[in-house]
Amino acid sequence: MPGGWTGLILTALVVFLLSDVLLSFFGNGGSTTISYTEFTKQLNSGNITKIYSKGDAIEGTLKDKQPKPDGGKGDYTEFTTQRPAFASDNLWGTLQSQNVEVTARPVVQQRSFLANLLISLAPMLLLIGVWVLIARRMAGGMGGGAFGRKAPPKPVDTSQGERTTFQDVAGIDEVEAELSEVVDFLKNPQAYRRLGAKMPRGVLLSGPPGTGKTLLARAVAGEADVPFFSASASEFIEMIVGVGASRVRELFSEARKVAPAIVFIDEIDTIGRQRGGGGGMGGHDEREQTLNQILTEMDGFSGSEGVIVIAATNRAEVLDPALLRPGRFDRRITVSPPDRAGREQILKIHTRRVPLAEGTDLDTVARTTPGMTGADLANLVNEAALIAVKRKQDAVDQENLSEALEKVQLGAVRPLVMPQEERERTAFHESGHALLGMLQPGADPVRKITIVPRGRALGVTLSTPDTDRYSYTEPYLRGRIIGALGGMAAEQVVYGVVTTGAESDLEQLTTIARSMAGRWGMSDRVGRVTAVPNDSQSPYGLAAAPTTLDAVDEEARRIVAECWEEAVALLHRHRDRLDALAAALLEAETLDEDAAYAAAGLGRS
Ligand SMILES: Nc1ncnc2c1ncn2[C@@H]1O[C@H](COP(=O)(O)OP(=O)(O)OP(=O)(O)O)[C@@H](O)[C@H]1O
Ligand SMILES: [Zn+2]
Repeated sequence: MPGGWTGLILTALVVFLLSDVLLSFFGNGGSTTISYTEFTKQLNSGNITKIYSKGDAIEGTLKDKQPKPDGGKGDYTEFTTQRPAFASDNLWGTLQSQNVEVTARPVVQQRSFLANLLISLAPMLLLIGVWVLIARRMAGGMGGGAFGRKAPPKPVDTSQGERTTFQDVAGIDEVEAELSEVVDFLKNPQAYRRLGAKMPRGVLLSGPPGTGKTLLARAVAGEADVPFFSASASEFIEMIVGVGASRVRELFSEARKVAPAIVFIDEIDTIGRQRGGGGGMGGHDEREQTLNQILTEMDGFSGSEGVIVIAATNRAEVLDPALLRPGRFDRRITVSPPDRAGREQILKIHTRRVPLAEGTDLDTVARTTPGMTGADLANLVNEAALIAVKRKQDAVDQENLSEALEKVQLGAVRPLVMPQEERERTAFHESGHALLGMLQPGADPVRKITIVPRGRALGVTLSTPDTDRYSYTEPYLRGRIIGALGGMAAEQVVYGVVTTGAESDLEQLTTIARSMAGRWGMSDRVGRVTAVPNDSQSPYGLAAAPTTLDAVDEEARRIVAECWEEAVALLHRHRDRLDALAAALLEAETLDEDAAYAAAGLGRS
């Protein structure tokens, strides 16, 4: 706590400066101040046994006591006096001839003006120090209400006790891999500095609640063995404008003191929303100021200072674009709920300290918990342990786990586990996309298929080219449309009905088909003319006749219809591959490139 330190340092300083004064003051508590004339009189009469001298100040002891000067009551033997600077007497000679024992204390240094000033200010400084201490204590004790000053977040000491590392995180390996670069930088910033490499200043973790964003940030700090500062953005906001900004400033200054360090800001969306969203009652201003302060702090890093900010949000889409600019949160990492294998690993982590009965199979649990996040699974294990305790068992068994699952499902606000039908339909939908992608000659390879929901999508099929493409052939574009239709076509082929799940697929393929007909001259009917303006062009310069635009739409529809025929036909012909792929996907929930091609019984084209 800085208050403590400031107080302590001030007190030490004051005590140090005062010590001279104190010593000379208390050291002659019973002594009498006499004139230098009186001193020489006593000296010459041989009545002084010993003196201490320090500079021109002299303390001494008399052989025989004398009445106090100036009519004071009683006698004295201990005295102090001051030798005038202009005295040209042979004091040393006299002292020797009188056999006076002389002890001199060194005058370390003539005190500077500053020291003198400090000494005169010392009592006040002491008071201020104490006051600061008390104020801090009180503010901390009051939990930092609107008027109390909140103690800045303390770093979690990662060197002691239990350190969170990547060992404690499972099921999100890709995210870990991305973050390990940050760890590497924190571990040895010099290597990066030497080569002039700049590290990201901010990493934004986005993903649904309970997917382990906080855990990951902690693990990064733990892996790198650096201090971890954590704050929730909502804590910054108070009714008084300016408090948030000053808290941010304090947080960052603490972190900089012990850099390299991690600053973790949770719920960044509470202050990082797009501006102009009509904030309520002054709270808006405060939010903006706080956000600006965070951005300023981040801009202030030279990048080699070694403070890395990790922010987390459940809703990346509402964030102010200013936050995402280069030099700010320019690394964005999506944290998704785990797939089956991931869930099993997470269950393993959370049962590390829970004795499991013989024959307990965590894979079975993983299979029955699609849709659950890491936090849900941790909760599940805990519930199972509670049930086992209640039954006085010495270990948690399979039955406890399934009972716990029922219990948490019932108590959950949202459905925790994805319904099986939904999963199956999603598996066929994604398999349709993927299979048709694989079957198109010259199409981009399928890299990954997943039925783990991401954002609004129930599943994702990812295809990317091996190398950058700069132009597209007509067959390639048709292949893209066929692939995009694959999801809906698979639903049609397998279930005979389609769902609303293909909305974004249709948007995507409509853009391609329209562009083919209206921009790229791939329709004889429209001709080799531009009818649909490129987004960046003004629509006025290129306004086509309404009849031309009608033709573009009709041609786009024709192209898509042809592609639909082909998609459905291909899926019928390769129904066995479709079923095999969907089954593999239901089983594993996520398939990488090799597993996907293998499951479909296809080689990579
Ligand atoms: N991938 C994971 N591996 C292991 N444990 C996990 C994982 N994800 C979540 N957990 C468990 O769930 C707990 C809560 O996760 P955490 O608070 O990190 O989630 P979060 O994404 O930050 O959630 P929120 O958005 O609600 O803040 C963790 O402390 C951990 O016990
Ligand atoms: Zn789709």
